[in-house]
Amino acid sequence: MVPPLAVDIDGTLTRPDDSIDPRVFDALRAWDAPVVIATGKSFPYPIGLCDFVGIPINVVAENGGATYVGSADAVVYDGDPEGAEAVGAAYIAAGYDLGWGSVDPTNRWRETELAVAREQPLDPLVDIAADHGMVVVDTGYAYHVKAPDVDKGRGLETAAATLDVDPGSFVAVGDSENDAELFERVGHSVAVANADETAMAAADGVTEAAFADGFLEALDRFRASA
Ligand SMILES: O=C(O)COP(=O)(O)O
Ligand SMILES: [Mg+2]
Repeated sequence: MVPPLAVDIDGTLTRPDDSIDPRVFDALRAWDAPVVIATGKSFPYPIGLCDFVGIPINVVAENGGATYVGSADAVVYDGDPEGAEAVGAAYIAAGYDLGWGSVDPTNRWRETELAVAREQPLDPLVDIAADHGMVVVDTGYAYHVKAPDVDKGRGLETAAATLDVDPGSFVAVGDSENDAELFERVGHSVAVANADETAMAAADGVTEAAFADGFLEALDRFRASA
């Protein structure tokens, strides 16, 4: 029996050009245990992924701020939407921009935190976030302004409780500092070779291969030790 799997999206299921590696679709679909997609992205992305892959919708979105296990038909919120909104407003009032254009598909459906493009100045964002009791996490794909105690590890606990599975029985694969708490919460964690220092330090192991190649390598390892 393979273990339940928690997996990040960006940097883990993707190729270096940010596209999803199509081989992961069948690999996720074939995984013979619960799969939880744990991501910094807002709901439409992981829910769309589960839907199109054809697996049950088990999603930790917004770095743990919003969790949805489809079979339970309930969303659990664990973020600070007012704090995120206040930080965004103050950042813009100080003359900065979130960096996503006027439609802003990155934050449009985001409910509990705020994402800022990495081309935007980080220092004022960190200062403004601290003024509001919030922290900034750099995923390598965006700066996320979130409540300090909300993370993918807590999100996984929520999802696992709903699935009636011990979070410690999960294995996890990820690539960046927003995966560190997830790595600490599961039984065995693997960082892909392109992972940042924080993720590498928190992980139990690191793959030889990078990006989606690393994810597929991690699945082979989990299968071999199952
Ligand atoms: O949205 C991001 O910034 C990163 O997303 P991820 O957690 O799936 O890597
Ligand atoms: Mg990632």
